[in-house]
Amino acid sequence: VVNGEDARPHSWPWQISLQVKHGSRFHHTCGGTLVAPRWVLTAGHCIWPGDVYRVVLGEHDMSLQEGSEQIRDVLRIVVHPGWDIDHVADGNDLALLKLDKSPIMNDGVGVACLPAAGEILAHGTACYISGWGNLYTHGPMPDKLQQALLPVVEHSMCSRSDWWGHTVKSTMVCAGGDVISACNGDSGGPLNCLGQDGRWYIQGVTSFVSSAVCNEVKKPTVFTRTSAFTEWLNEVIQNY
Ligand SMILES: CC(C)[C@H](NC(=O)C(F)(F)F)C(=O)N[C@@H](C)C(=O)Nc1ccc(C(F)(F)F)cc1
Repeated sequence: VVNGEDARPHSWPWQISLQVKHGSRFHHTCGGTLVAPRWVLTAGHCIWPGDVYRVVLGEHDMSLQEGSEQIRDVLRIVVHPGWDIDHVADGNDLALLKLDKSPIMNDGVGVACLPAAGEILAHGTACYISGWGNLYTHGPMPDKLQQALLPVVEHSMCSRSDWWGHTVKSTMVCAGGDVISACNGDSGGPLNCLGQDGRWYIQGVTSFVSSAVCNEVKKPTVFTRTSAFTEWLNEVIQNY
């Protein structure tokens, strides 16, 4: 996250670190969200065939063993059938990971809510992005989980020719557009938006930013709009 701040520890208890095995060590590669006791939602572009992953829950400071961390293996990976790394602009940038067993739910680990099918957020709705992605383009990863307030940018503005134009689809949601943005390593993480009922809803899964600089003005962070995939999400979580 570029121009964010340290999150209060465990204030986003559904935020996970997706870690990939290189040699004998695992390292953070993407964010993700616990959306059911045994299911993590992340981005399709985080998954590379043949790689071995694990999920760390209850994480805050990556440089410390804080005692709240819970590690789970990934039993199964279901990438959205419409995802194609060579066609990022087509969207469908989603993957569901089934954990070997449910984590212990406590103050540091919990599930987030998914929105109702078709829910569209009004322009300017205040949401938060969270993640351990780079602090700036080609910059370092933070130790502590970062967060930032990112206002939703309605599709009509986000698809203006000097904004994202036709690259952004209606199955995506834009947020930001000024100097605050996601950056590499935030991929797959949540766009956290407070609902009328006082619960946090995951309205987006971090998908892409400008290929020039992470926080390019008029290139808001683009998220996969979860309310456009309700049927697929429910089908996988209930049947796989
Ligand atoms: C998509 C991921 C590789 C990567 N995502 C992120 O960094 C994320 F955190 F925002 F999710 C990204 O946006 N990287 C930049 C460097 C990039 O490649 N952006 C990009 C933007 C638009 C398109 C297009 F136009 F094809 F959709 C393709 C790539």
